[in-house]
Amino acid sequence: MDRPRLTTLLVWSVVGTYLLVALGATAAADAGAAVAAIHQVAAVAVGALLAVTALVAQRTAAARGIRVGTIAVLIAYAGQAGVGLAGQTGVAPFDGGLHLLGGVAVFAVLLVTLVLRVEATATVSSADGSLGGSAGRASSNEPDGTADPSAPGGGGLSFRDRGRAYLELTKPRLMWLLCLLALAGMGLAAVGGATLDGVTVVATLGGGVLATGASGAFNHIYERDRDRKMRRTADRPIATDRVGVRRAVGFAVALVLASMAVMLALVNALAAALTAAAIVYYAYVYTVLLKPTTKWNTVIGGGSGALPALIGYAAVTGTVRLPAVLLAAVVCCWTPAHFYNLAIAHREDYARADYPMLPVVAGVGTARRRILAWLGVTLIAAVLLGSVTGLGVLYAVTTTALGALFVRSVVRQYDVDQRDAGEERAAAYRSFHASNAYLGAVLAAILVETFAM
Ligand code: HEM
Ligand SMILES: CC(C)=CCC/C(C)=C/CC/C(C)=C/COP(=O)(O)OP(=O)(O)O
Repeated sequence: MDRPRLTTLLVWSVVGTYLLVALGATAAADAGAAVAAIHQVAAVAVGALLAVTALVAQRTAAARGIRVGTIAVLIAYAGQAGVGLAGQTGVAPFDGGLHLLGGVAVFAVLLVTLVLRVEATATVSSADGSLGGSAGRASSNEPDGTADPSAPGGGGLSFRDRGRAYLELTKPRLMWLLCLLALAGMGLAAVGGATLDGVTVVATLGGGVLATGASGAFNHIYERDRDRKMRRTADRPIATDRVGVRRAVGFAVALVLASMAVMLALVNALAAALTAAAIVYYAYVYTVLLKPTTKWNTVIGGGSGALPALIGYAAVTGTVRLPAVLLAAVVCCWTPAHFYNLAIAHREDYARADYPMLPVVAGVGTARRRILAWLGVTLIAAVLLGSVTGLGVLYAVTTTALGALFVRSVVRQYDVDQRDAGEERAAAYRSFHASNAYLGAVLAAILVETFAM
């Protein structure tokens, strides 16, 4: 009976501490007395919460690491309060950097303690081991929806179906978030004093969409054989021969040229160069070099998806500075927390196609731990971004609220019956959607704060 209660207390402790750090680093630094007062009231409430959590941890005889963790947090928190109070009462000059560092340390120790806790209480996993090279091989290599041999290259398709097949090649579903990211990059540039004009905004988004489409098409071309082996991807346009390889290459090259023409003619050379780099990064470095060869593919490959932050910023300013780099860093850290959920849900698929995705080679347990770790790093990076760029309360509250939903969804992955593949997959998908909601909401908050306030 006590087990779920301690987990809940730890989740709230993580969230409460993060709220304090986020408010302190972004809003309280330069906002008025009201925010400072909220920070102090919240600090007392979170202090009480941490004390109750430590008490419950001792009394329920939780594992040693959990008991030590909650006590260490309490001691560090007292130090934090000391730094804050000393500054406020004038006993010693307030050291904001130290206070932020202390807050981050408390948050990190709490997160590690939460990981220990959920791992200790998870229902026994039957699927925790790695799947190895080609485990989970399907009984058939020819899943539903395979090619109609009478229509190679999509010869027999209606105009509409052919249009849909080419659209699918561009991976349209992920574009909204990449566009939001480029817009947020532009917003940070605007807040730094640059002026925006409509042509730059529209051309950057247009050039970005064309480039993303090109990258997606190259990815489909290169992966067609492995796509056929995976249930999730077997119905893709090239895998099913609805689009022939040569035509797809022509389409991708045309998109690259169109993208470069738009960026060079209507934006600027740096933004165009970064867009070209993003295409090469995703279509070659990630797809060809990393994805089939190393379990670090997601961590290193994530850089490609972060580049739109730099592209948006460079489009407006003609240069790349710290705010853009920090925004890109948030996305880099977020990517493993985003994708490992799908990799868990589809790990048998990935094993069948011989992709060394983390849950395939290191097991689901390791992947879940990495999700929480990368999520923690993402949240810290988001605080740094807010603090350096002077974002405010809306941003702080958004990263906390959506971050809390994301953390909770991952914790819930440990609660479902691990022997039920369907439930386990549904839980992983909920975290995947929470990851998209988190990044989407944080980027929207940046947009509101930089454009509308
Ligand atoms: C190595 C990096 C990444 C990998 C391996 C990855 C993987 C994936 C995969 C496999 C899907 C398809 C999910 C499905 O089956 O429906 C997906 C969807 C998506 N990804 Fe990622 N992703 C990465 C980075 C990014 C980045 C950087 C962004 C945006 C900034 C992003 C945004 C999205 C969005 C918006 C969707 C669609 C969600 C939906 O359909 O509801 N991804 N990702
Ligand atoms: C501006 C610009 C050119 C950006 C391009 C970068 C880009 C598209 C990043 C997103 C990365 C992504 C969605 C990977 C999908 O993984 P996957 O290919 O492993 O997924 P799959 O299993 O569905 O093929």
